[in-house]
Amino acid sequence: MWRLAQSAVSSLRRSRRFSTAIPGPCIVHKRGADILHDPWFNKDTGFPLTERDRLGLRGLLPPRVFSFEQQYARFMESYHSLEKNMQGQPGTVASLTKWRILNRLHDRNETLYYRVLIDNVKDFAPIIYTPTVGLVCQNYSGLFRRPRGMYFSAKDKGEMMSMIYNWPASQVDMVVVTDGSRILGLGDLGVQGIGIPIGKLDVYVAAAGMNPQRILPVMLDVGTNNQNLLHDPLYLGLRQPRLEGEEYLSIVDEFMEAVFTRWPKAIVQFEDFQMKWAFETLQRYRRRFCMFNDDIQGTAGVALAGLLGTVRAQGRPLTDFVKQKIVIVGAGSAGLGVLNMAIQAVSRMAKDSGVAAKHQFYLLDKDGLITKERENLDPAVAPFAKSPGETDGLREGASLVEVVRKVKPHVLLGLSGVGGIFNEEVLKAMRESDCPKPAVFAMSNPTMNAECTPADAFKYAGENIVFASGSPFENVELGNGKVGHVNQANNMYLFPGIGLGTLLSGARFITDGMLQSAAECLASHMTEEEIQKGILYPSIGSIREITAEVGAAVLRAAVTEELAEGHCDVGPKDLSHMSKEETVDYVQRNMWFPIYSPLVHEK
Ligand SMILES: NC(=O)C1=CN([C@@H]2O[C@H](COP(=O)(O)OP(=O)(O)OC[C@H]3O[C@@H](n4cnc5c(N)ncnc54)[C@H](O)[C@@H]3O)[C@@H](O)[C@H]2O)C=CC1
Ligand SMILES: CC(=O)C(=O)O
Ligand SMILES: [Mg+2]
Repeated sequence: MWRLAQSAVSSLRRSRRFSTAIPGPCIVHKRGADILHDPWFNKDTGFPLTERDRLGLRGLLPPRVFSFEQQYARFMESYHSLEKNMQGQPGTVASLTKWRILNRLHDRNETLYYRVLIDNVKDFAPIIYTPTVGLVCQNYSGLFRRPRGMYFSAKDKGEMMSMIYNWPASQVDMVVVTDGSRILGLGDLGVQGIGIPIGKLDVYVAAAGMNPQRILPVMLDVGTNNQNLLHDPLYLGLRQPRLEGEEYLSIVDEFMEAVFTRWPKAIVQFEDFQMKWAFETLQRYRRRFCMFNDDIQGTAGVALAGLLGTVRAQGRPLTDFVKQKIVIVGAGSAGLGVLNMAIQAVSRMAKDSGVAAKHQFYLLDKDGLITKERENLDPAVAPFAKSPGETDGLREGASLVEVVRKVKPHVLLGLSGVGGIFNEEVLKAMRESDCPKPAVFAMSNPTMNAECTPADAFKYAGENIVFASGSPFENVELGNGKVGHVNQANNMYLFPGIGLGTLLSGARFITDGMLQSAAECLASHMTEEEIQKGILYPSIGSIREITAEVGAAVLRAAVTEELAEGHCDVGPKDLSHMSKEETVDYVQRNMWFPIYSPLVHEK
């Protein structure tokens, strides 16, 4: 049960000696019940007698003192017994119950919460992240008990600069912000989308060792166009249609100014904005502030790593990526982000301008194949639309199955948000692929929105395919001891390292070069043996290790681009003198790890 005891001790030694993320012995100014009600300081039954005496806690707790290990074991035992009792219940009921028990611990004792999360990240990620976080957002107004993060609404215009000082922490490193307009594949969930920044930042703490005292989930509530929510008496957000145009942008501008005025070194991650605002805000801010859009840029890197892994899995040299025919279904923020980065990679490999590189990609949206003949072509999509001579005879708006039959792609990649559109007919058409080992990436979230299940993919497209989904699925038993491996192609493999590497580099911007390094690091992580088994990404269980490597890659790219200004007492020169291994070591030493800090000075 107490699996990480040894590594925890050495990690504690490391972090005490070197970490800039953990201050020395933490002395609390609160007393008595106020400490018990502060999840950051609370140790529950773990307060030693000296602290009980000196902090006015005597009599406020049962007399027995439990060790951290005993508290951990007690929590896990009650979690597992709850899991057992939930057997036979509908999946959604069981998932929400698990989320509630974890959330209660989060609200009560952050140190214990993050420790169980880190040690059991593979089991708990599906609860605090996709898919359960989607269900939580859908039901957030009903589930709401205590606030977490900050809420800036359209009614706060002109007030944000002072509001930002209401946040109790003096330093914030990482902000994740949403306007709730495109939550996973679930659409506009208004203020209820706050669950996404909370879940993403939990992953930041678990995977990147971001200090939870220095993270900030944010909801920009500019209204909602979701009629069900507007008519829901429990709905917690503004009951008005979404702001548009300049009115909308002025809210986001004011928020960004407020954040960077109070915390000039913060990093802001934009998450789950509808496409038009995702692109607009990225262009507007990326050269002014340290920010990135995870759906556009994080997803692109993870997908590119998977696409390069697919080429290796096919037993071909990486440079053959330039010959892969790839059908992308979904021309939104995620699909266009992937396409853009993949074209850049092809251009680099083929050393061309990118014009020719576009030929091998086919892009579809809800109206089918996108060509230059489309009326009212979205300007964001236009650069990727096929010219008349490039369509292999396919018409504007050709259906997915028509495209797959005609193109015989090496890869079919879905970022449409539409569950099941890789149906039996489409998957069977993939059997005629020009490649004996084609890939199916059903990347939409949450589970119900995946373009297909892995069981269907292996059944209809063939047992030799490479498969990836955005949300977690079990591997598929193919019979005769064979297993169809399911990869989780989710931006969680990259965004924590992008944030951490940027923070430790002290860079004021996040460049394409830094993002490309992150993707290349992930792509090169897997061994040949793993790749041959169709395993494209590391296990979620080792996400802390891969995040340290990605963080180091991002940091080194910032150094190369002369953007690194250093972090705390480590200056740009120190960073530039570090070898690759020393950079990984430096990153690891700066990852926060949950342990109880003494709350009083030892006499
Ligand atoms: N696995 C991962 O790491 C990530 C997954 N996603 C998922 O990708 C999905 C899309 O996200 P965004 O691009 O931000 O959404 P978006 O709303 O910007 O774009 C969706 C696109 O899908 C197209 N579409 C809708 N119905 C379609 C159909 N029947 N056939 C073909 N295309 C169709 C739309 O026309 C649009 O172009 C969501 O489910 C999201 O959860 C997004 C980011 C990361
Ligand atoms: C994973 C993610 O960022 C999304 O589905 O939007
Ligand atoms: Mg997202």
